[in-house]
Amino acid sequence: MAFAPLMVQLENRRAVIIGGGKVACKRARTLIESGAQVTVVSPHLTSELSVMAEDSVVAWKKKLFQPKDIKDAYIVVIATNNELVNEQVWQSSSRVPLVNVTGEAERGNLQFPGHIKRGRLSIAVSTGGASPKLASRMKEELEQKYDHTYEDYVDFLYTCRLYIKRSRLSSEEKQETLKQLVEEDYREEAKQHIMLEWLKQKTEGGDDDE
Ligand SMILES: C[C@@]1(CC(=O)O)c2cc3[nH]c(cc4nc(cc5[nH]c(cc(n2)[C@H]1CCC(=O)O)[C@@](C)(CC(=O)O)[C@@H]5CCC(=O)O)C(CC(=O)O)=C4CCC(=O)O)c(CCC(=O)O)c3CC(=O)O
Ligand SMILES: NC(=O)C1=CN([C@@H]2O[C@H](COP(=O)(O)OP(=O)(O)OC[C@H]3O[C@@H](n4cnc5c(N)ncnc54)[C@H](O)[C@@H]3O)[C@@H](O)[C@H]2O)C=CC1
Repeated sequence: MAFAPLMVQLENRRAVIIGGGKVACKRARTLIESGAQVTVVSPHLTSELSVMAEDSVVAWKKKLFQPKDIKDAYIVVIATNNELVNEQVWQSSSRVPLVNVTGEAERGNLQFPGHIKRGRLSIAVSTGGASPKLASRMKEELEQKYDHTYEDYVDFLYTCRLYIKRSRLSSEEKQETLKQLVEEDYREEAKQHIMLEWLKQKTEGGDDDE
């Protein structure tokens, strides 16, 4: 089965994770970062999930799975270590829009790729089930190449793009400036400052509008 690489809006969507182990914990982190409302159903939690539950970052139902737990869920993550339970959750999930079957990912319609996030920048890696270990190694390589300096740099590019869209530059000049922003090294703060001042001048309502 083929999977599409998509970005999905999950703000305030109800996500229910069945199981409270290592995999559940990784999924919880990703879903929380995306603004979903996460509930974990499991008699036990990893220590990291326990802290999240104590801090009310996730809701914890300390119990074994029952079908009513996934009523109204937008996402279900099936992540217990018991195959029979995982099968029962799957059978109960037919009306849930997005289902991740962590033990047998091809069965569900949602997969979580290996990913890194640098502010607005997201990079995801999937090998389509060939080798999670290769995905993991590639993720580590990408972490080195796209280090934390990209957070500010990508924010800067975002601000520039908003100015450029609103600016009085011709469409050719807009394209040229967008290209220049990625071709030259604008990770230096001083260089960013000069560009932003120039863009402000070129933008209606900017500080130095002529
Ligand atoms: C579909 C997907 C996600 C999903 O949607 O569930 C998935 C699925 C499965 N993984 C399995 C096993 C392992 N996964 C890892 C590790 C990682 N797995 C990750 C991603 C993905 N794994 C997604 C796309 C992957 C792709 O297609 O490339 C990483 C990259 C990112 C992350 O998980 O955040 C993370 C790196 C950790 C990090 O860098 O932090 C290890 C290695 C280890 O832990 O050392 C093993 C054991 C070795 C092995 O089995 O190879 C199994 C069999 C389970 C079983 O046997 O019961 C399935 C199910 C199946 O294959 O059907
Ligand atoms: N997709 C991926 O990247 C990977 C998936 N897996 C798969 O993920 C699943 C979980 O693996 P781990 O997190 O390592 O297991 P784990 O052993 O760390 O955690 C299992 C959790 O399930 C809970 N649980 C057991 N029975 C339950 C029930 N009836 N109702 C609710 N919760 C219940 C346990 O309390 C525990 O918290 C396995 O099926 C494994 O094959 C494993 C490695 C990677």
